Amino acid sequence: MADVNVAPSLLDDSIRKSKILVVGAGGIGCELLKNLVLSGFNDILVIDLDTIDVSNLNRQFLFQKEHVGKSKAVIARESALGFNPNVTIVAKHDSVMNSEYNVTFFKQFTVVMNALDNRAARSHVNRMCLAANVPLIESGTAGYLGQVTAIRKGLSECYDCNPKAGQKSFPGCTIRNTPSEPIHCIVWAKHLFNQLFGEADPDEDVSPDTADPEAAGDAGSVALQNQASEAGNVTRVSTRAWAQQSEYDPSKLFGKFFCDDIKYLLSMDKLWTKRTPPTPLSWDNIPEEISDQQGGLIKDQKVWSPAECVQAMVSSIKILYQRSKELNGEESFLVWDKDDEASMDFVTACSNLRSHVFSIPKKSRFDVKAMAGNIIPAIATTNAVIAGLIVFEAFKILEGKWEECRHVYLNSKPNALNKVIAPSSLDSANPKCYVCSPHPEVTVLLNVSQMTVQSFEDKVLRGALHMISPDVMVDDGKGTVLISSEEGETTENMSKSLSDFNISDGTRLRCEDFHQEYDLNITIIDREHLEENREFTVIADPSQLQPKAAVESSGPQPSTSSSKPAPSTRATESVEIDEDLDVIFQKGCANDDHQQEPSIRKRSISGQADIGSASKKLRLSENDIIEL
Ligand SMILES: Nc1ncnc2c1ncn2[C@@H]1O[C@H](COP(=O)(O)OP(=O)(O)OP(=O)(O)O)[C@@H](O)[C@H]1O
Ligand SMILES: [Zn+2]
Repeated sequence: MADVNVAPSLLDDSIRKSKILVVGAGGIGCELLKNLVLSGFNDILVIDLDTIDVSNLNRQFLFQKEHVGKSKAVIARESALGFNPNVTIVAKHDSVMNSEYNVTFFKQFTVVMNALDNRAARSHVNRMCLAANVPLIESGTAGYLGQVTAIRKGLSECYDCNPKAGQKSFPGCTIRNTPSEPIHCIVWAKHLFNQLFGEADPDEDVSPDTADPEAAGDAGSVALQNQASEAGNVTRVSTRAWAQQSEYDPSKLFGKFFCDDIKYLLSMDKLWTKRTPPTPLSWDNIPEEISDQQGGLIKDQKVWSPAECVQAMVSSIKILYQRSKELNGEESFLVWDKDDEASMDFVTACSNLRSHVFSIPKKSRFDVKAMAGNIIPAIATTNAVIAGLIVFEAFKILEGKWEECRHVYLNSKPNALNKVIAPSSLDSANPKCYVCSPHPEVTVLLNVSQMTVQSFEDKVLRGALHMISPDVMVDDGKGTVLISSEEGETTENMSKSLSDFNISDGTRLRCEDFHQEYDLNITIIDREHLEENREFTVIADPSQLQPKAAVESSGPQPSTSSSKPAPSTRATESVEIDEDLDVIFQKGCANDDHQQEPSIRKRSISGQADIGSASKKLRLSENDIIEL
């Protein structure tokens, strides 16, 4: 194919001389690589850890059917060379987080372009680019929404300047006692799958919760006197063992989950003073109501009647029970998979039966799959627009026109200026950013006698703070080493709790990540209980810290008011970040679903009215992502 050069001629030279790192050769990465090659860039390194899956072929057009199973980076390189064989593209089938890609490696590039799908890798590349002082263009898409932004040390905010919201999660008692939306029932059905066939997690109990603060007082005594209480108590011990006793007899399972447990819930009468009480179902009298408007719909689009749900429940239990009996020693449980027919049938059937019991609208199998699998479709055109915008930002950087760089949003509907592509001037760095400020600090709330050193490393340092190989010293004047990145040096510390190292309320820890060239001071705040039963909370800006009493008084109860994430970076043991959805989008657009949210307008450098970002950004996950 002919070499097509769309860049302004003055740029030609700097484009030719530039060396570009493309991180990720997926949806955005493939489009980007093609754009770069066709724009005259001729020295590119592309890195991706993954191999090509058949599901990538509909939009990652550098890949064909015969490439399935092969390295994305290698094939992306080969296909992109087809556009222009005269360019140099180096392909690495590897994770960008591996230690060989150190700061020296990053320093060789003129611009780094992220085309990633997860926060850990984004956050890591952000740190590497800050340490190497190389400009980074960050991007993301989710369905029709997308964003591109330029990041440069000292000149803009970094990827971590604005803490990201975790996924939406639901209080346990809503799931177990008082569901009010289809998603509550879907989450419950997934938990039920795990209790019966998967890796049982006590936090995913599906039985009525007598500790529900709303029912406090009489819940235990009244409910326990109830005829249904026996089943409730027995099965609380081990739902799976109980199910095995009856060889997963569907009528027994049905009787417990859709009749006995519901009667038990009804006995917690305080729960129903302001809510519609649930109606237990009877195995011998299952409603057959069929909606009359489902004529032309295919199976997955139809909303099943309760009787159809029972049929699907019976047949899926049979298959899943058989499978679980065939498990060998190593795999002792089944793993729920949205693409597995029996698993999906089970969750569709059980969630809809529960919805029926609680008078909640039922959902089609298709909808349940999307909600249970956290699926937002990847859209080829969104990726293409975003990849084009990345190259435009690169042109500005190469021309040295940093002040013209923008945070660009792709919206699903036109904004007040009738545009779907909306640029916003770059914000300056957050002076309290726990990554790019001169003296990064965070406060971590946790229970020092319960948190082990291992959990602290895995969940707090690596999980929430995205460190790669942390070294941690207790600031106790003795230089106690809590965690060493040298293998084996602190192994014996791992099973101990933080309090075993005299870490208490107010203790400071000095953390260092040699690989990321990142130093961080952590102040520990000892809290017996954290809101929403979190195992820990990371607060990036200590001025946001609530007084001890305020947090503790909220105890293990669900929080209603303080679930807003900013400005703290909150993480819980159970946060399962949907990696594809790391997108910030603009609020306050005309015709936008979020129009009711206040938007503050400001003038950008170019004189165009646009919407300020930091306080007006809404993580997509706040609204649309569900924690399962
Ligand atoms: N640490 C990492 N190092 C290198 N590449 C990474 C890393 N983390 C993620 N990636 C790559 O980033 C790409 C992101 O692309 P995309 O969002 O299209 O995901 P996908 O896996 O191709 O598609 P989908 O998730 O929708 O099936 C993926 O190819 C993924 O392998
Ligand atoms: Zn920052």
